[in-house]
Amino acid sequence: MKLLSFETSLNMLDLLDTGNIKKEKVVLSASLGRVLAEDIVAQANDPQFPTASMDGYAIKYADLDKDSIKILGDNPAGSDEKRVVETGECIKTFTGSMMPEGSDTLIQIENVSVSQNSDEIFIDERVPFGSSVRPIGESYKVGDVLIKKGTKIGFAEIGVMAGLNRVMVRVAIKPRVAVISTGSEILDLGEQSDNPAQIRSSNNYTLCAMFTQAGAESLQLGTAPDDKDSIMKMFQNALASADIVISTGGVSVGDYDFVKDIVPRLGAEVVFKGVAIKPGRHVMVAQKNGKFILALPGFAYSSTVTAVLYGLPLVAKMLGRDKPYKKVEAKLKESFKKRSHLSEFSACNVSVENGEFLVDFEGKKVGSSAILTNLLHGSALMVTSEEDGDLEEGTFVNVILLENF
Ligand SMILES: Nc1nc2c(c(=O)[nH]1)N[C@H]1C(S)=C(S)[C@@H](COP(=O)(O)OP(=O)(O)OC[C@H]3O[C@@H](n4cnc5c(N)ncnc54)[C@H](O)[C@@H]3O)O[C@H]1N2
Ligand code: MOO
Repeated sequence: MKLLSFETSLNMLDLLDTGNIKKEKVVLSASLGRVLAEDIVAQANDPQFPTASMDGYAIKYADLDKDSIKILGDNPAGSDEKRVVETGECIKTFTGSMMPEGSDTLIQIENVSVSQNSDEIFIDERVPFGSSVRPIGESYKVGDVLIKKGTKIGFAEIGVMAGLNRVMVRVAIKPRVAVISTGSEILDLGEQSDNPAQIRSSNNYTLCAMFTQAGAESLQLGTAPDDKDSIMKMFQNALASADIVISTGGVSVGDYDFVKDIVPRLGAEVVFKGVAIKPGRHVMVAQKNGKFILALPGFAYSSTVTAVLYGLPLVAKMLGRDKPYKKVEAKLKESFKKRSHLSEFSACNVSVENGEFLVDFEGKKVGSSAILTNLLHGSALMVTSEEDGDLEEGTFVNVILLENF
C-alpha cells in the first residue's frame, strides 16, 4: 500500500471545500461552548463617563491644599448627578457612580475627616491627581473588536457580551457528525456478553464525546456487524443525516474489513487512503456531495488519534475556527525510542517548568494501538516525523494538547 506523508494528507484535507459557514442566532445564555460567527464590536466606551472606583468624595485636585472642602451632598451609584463641583466643594460619591462634572479626583473615605455637622471634609492624607477615577473607555473604546469571530464562547465571552447588552449572538451552526462502529465482535454499552471474544465498544463513545467537545452535534448511530449490506445501509442513513460520517474498523487488509470497499461503492470520491502515520496508517478520507467520510481504524487508540488528526480540523473549518487544537513545542525530559519509520503520535505527559513545556512518558504503556488508557490523565500527543529516529533527552518536539480544543 502506497502511503501518503502526513503533511500531504493534512494539505489535502485542508483543500477540501466545506462550503460557507452556516449561521444562526441564539440567546446569549444558550451560547456557551458555541463558536462566534460575528466579530463582537464595542458600540460604546466602557465606562461612558469618568467613574468612581472607590467610596469617597469627588473633589478638584487643586483643593487638596484647602483647610476644608464643603460637601454638596450624596451621589449614589446609578444616580444621574447634575450638580457641578466648584472650587472648595465636593460631592460624596460611591464606587460605580459617575464622577460629577467639575471634579477630577476621588479621595477615599479613609483619607478624610468629616466635620461634626457633616457638611465639610478635612484632608488627612493626600492622593494623586485623578486617583480612584476610571477614565472613559478604561475597559474598551467604541469600535474596539473585543471578541473575534471563530472564538469558542466561554464564561468571559458571555460576561463581556452581557456587558454590551447582546441579548442574541450569531454563532456557527453545529456541524452534524454521525459516528458508526463496525465489527461483529463489538458489544455495545450495556449489552450482555455471551462469549469472551467479544469486544466492548468504546470508539463510538470516545468520538461522540470528542466531537461534541469540539462544538459539533454528535449522532450516535451504534454498531454495524461485518456484513456488507448492513454497513452500506448504515453509511447511507448516516450520509442522509450528517455533514461528516465517521466510522471505525474494517479498513485494514482482513477478510472481514469491508468498510474500505464500501465507501467507494457509496459513490464517494476517495480523497486519500493510507497515510505514513502510526497509529492510523489505514485511515481513509472520502467526500460525497459536500459531505465527508472518515473511515478510521478500529483500534481504540488509532481511531481516537486519527479523529484528532483528521476529524477535528474538518469540524474546526466548518465552524470557522482558526485552529482545531493547540500545538506547542516542548523539551523531552527523557529519551524516546522511535518504533517505526512512520510519523508517530505518542501519548505523553506535558508539564510546565520555568516557562518551558516538558514531555515525559511516565505511566504510558508501549504496545498495540488498542491502549486507550494511555490517553487518560490529561495526556497529550507527541508528534515525530518520518525522518526522526530515536530522540535524546533535551530534544525539542511538537506536542498536540488534547485539553480545551
Ligand atoms: N495483516 C495485517 N493486519 C493488520 C494490519 C495490516 O496492515 N496488515 N494493520 C493493523 C493495523 S495498523 C490496524 S490499526 C488494524 C486496523 O484494523 P481495522 O480498521 O480493519 O479494524 P478492525 O480489524 O475492525 O478492528 C481492529 C481492533 O479494534 C477493535 N475495535 C473495533 N471497533 C471497536 C470499537 N468500536 N471499540 C473498541 N474497539 C474496537 C477490534 O475489535 C479489533 O481488536 O488492523 C491491524 N491488522
Ligand atoms: O496503524 Mo494501526 O492504527 O497502528 O494500529
